[in-house]
Amino acid sequence: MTDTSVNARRLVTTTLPTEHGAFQMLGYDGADGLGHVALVMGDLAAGMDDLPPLVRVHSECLTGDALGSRRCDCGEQLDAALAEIAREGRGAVVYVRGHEGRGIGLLAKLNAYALQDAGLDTVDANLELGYPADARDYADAADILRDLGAPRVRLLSSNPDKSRRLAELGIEIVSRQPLPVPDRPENLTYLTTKRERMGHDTLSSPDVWSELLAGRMPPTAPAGSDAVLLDRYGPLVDREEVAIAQLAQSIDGFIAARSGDAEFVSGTEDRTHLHRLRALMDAVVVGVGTVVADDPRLTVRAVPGDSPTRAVLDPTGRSPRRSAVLADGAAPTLWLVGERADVPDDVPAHVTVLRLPAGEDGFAPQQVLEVLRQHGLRRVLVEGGGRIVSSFLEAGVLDRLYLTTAPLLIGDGVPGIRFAGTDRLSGALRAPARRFVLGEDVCTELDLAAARQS
Ligand SMILES: Nc1nc2c(ncn2[C@@H]2O[C@H](COP(=O)(O)OP(=O)(O)OP(=O)(O)O)[C@@H](O)[C@H]2O)c(=O)[nH]1
Ligand SMILES: [Zn+2]
Repeated sequence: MTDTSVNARRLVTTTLPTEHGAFQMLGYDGADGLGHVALVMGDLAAGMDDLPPLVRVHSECLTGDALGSRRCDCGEQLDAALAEIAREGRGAVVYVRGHEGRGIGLLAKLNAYALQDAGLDTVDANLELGYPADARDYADAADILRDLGAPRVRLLSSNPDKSRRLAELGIEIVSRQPLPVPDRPENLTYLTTKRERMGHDTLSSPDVWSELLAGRMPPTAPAGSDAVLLDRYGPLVDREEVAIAQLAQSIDGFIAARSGDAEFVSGTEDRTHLHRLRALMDAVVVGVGTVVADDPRLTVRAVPGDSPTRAVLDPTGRSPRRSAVLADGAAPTLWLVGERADVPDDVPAHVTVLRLPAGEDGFAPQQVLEVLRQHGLRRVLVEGGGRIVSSFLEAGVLDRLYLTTAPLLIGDGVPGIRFAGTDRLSGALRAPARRFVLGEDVCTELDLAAARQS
């Protein structure tokens, strides 16, 4: 145990580039002669009115931090803390050496692990070995925070005792928030014991998908599959107006065989991805060819979320009256037909007929988007088929294209993306790209808006 009157002194300042960006790294001596480290981003000692910085006081854990152990959640918490701080652009991790094994040391912790292998919980194992349940001393950490100009902090921790102890040492804990780290099957007993016997909070991580559906970015950095959702769909959130397209085609560029058979070009993960895109948009656009060939419902079924309004581009009004979009009422349908198209007067209540001028190639994409905007539909997914997606692409009105390629060669059939193109590759459409592996398929996301800007 350390004496709280001992000061940890700053001895060295350098930098540490990390996966989460570059941090200033400060080295401190400590009461036990062990060095501590502070990783700092931004100006912690900003003006009085400013929000106090996010701070993680992290207890050394060789097994979790360095070896990737799943017995505890230390490594993931450290990573999540750096990510959270990088996201705000301001904050610090104080990495406290000498805290190994809640202050009992590495070998004692391993002995405690051995007792836990035999059935004791993490608290009783310490007690059995003659140690307190928690032997950590936070005096050095408090000294370091004062030295950093951060006597007031927003603490990243699930441990109310850590917060109390720092407060006793003069650090003002303005708020305390748990880090979003998932429970693992291997550490569930450990986490449950911490919650039941050591008063740690149960993390109620925000439901990232609900947040995205509501048009919000989650307040804290999620982990695991939630992080994937945020990474993949975050760019679509918080945009009042956005036009995207998606298409699934064989690796040789066809969306269906010669007969029009398009059943299952891509797999279930791509279908889920498509339903997520639908759920995030106000309207989904398809051409009449797709309605005739596939009779899609265009609703959201694979994930939670509301179905978008369905917009059918049908210059001659040839959509079958019994097609799902015209008959099923599962979502509103805008039936966009040419000025002289022959459509019945008695359409079902969920269908609105809109007439607009059509050229030889059908409706102009800009005009379609304008009509949708007039109906309050500003977030639009163009879903098929190949000709419609290609025409929107060629018109330069798409912000993003999600093109999924499935490992299948059709040889000949209904083409996917096709447009006039250029004679030389230098004129080809290039855009910043990301790739998502969706089961056997690969989805390539092209940021067309970024390509237009550059
Ligand atoms: N003695 C002992 N120490 C452990 C055990 N598992 C993890 N530790 C140590 O516990 C420390 C981390 O403490 P935790 O209780 O997991 O978390 P915390 O720091 O109190 O709380 P958070 O701020 O929410 O992370 C690290 O130093 C680990 O080495 C264990 O089973 N026995
Ligand atoms: Zn640990």
